[in-house]
Amino acid sequence: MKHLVLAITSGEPAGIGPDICLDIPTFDLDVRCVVLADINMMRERAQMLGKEVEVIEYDASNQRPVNHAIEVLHVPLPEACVAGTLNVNNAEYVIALLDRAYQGIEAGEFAAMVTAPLHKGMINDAGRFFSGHTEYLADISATEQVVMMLAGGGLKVALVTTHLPLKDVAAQITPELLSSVVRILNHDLQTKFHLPKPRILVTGLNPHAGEGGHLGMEELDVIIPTLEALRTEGLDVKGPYPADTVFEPFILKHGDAVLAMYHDQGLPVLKFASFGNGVNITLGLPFVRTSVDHGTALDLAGTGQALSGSLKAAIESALLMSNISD
Ligand SMILES: NC(=O)C1=CN([C@@H]2O[C@H](COP(=O)(O)OP(=O)(O)OC[C@H]3O[C@@H](n4cnc5c(N)ncnc54)[C@H](O)[C@@H]3O)[C@@H](O)[C@H]2O)C=CC1
Ligand SMILES: NCC(=O)COP(=O)(O)O
Repeated sequence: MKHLVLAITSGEPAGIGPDICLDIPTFDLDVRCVVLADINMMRERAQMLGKEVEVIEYDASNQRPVNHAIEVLHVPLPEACVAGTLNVNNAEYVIALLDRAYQGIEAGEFAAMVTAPLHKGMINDAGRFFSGHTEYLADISATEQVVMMLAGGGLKVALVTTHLPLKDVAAQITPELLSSVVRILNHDLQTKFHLPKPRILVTGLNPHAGEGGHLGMEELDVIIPTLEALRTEGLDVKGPYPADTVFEPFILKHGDAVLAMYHDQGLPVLKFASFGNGVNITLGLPFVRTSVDHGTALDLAGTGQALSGSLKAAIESALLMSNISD
């Protein structure tokens, strides 16, 4: 197996991203992980948490993996960070971590990107429109369409729409978007998950999948005809299923992944099944990007109570997918 280097962005410095990154040497993984962060902040956080891990500066010219220490690619913080307290003056730092990781991917320095959580609200409060890693990475890599999929607890749940107000969801669900998302999901389940003929279970948008048009028209007008057209192309798409029953085992057993129409239709079930060990994967990007399934948990930053299982799972998934696409 080729020795790969993964870029791990530590995310919002006031959140638990730095805390969980400090656990990386305990994961015992056969991959070199480079954490993008302010090295002084990482050392302070290690001290605060009483972790005796060595934090050393990443040296790109060193080809040998460094064991039992955290390798940090130093990106300086504009202002000192207080664990648990957001500071808008550090918003550009959070973006700089992503930009540097992406540069490294483009240059072949890193095989994949794994992201610790950032705070979307804080970046917007700093005056920069930002809806999430998923959209930002699509944007900087000039990728027209990506798909958010979370995996964990035996489930794979992908979303047609991602970070937008609920009132805007229905208008976003068009035949073009739905077909494009299904095609990306189908393709990446084949290429990254060894599923030669993926079976995709698609939810409706409305209660009871629209109840024959009495509880909403999106199923009749958009979802049903689009799925029919996709079936004629040979894709195994079933539905639309009422979202409240699609996650029952007797339906789930007929699919490899569920495609939900919006964020809070699919993710609560996934997180109930796997919180703390799930992985968020961006499908459709020209590189591998995985992430934790949780947010910044400001209440836990610097306390030692943040669990790092999801970061471990995200690194393992990135490694697996990088080896497949090698
Ligand atoms: N990948 C990312 O960058 C993500 C970022 N977020 C962002 O995080 C911020 C906070 O979001 P919330 O909805 O409050 O969700 P959250 O996941 O940060 O917190 C929800 C609850 O789970 C707990 N929790 C979260 N992670 C944990 C861990 N690793 N170990 C133990 N307990 C944990 C928290 O203490 C809190 O009680 C928001 O700005 C949101 O947009 C949310 C999800 C993913
Ligand atoms: N619920 C997932 C989430 O909010 C993280 O999204 P992203 O930052 O990975 O796009």
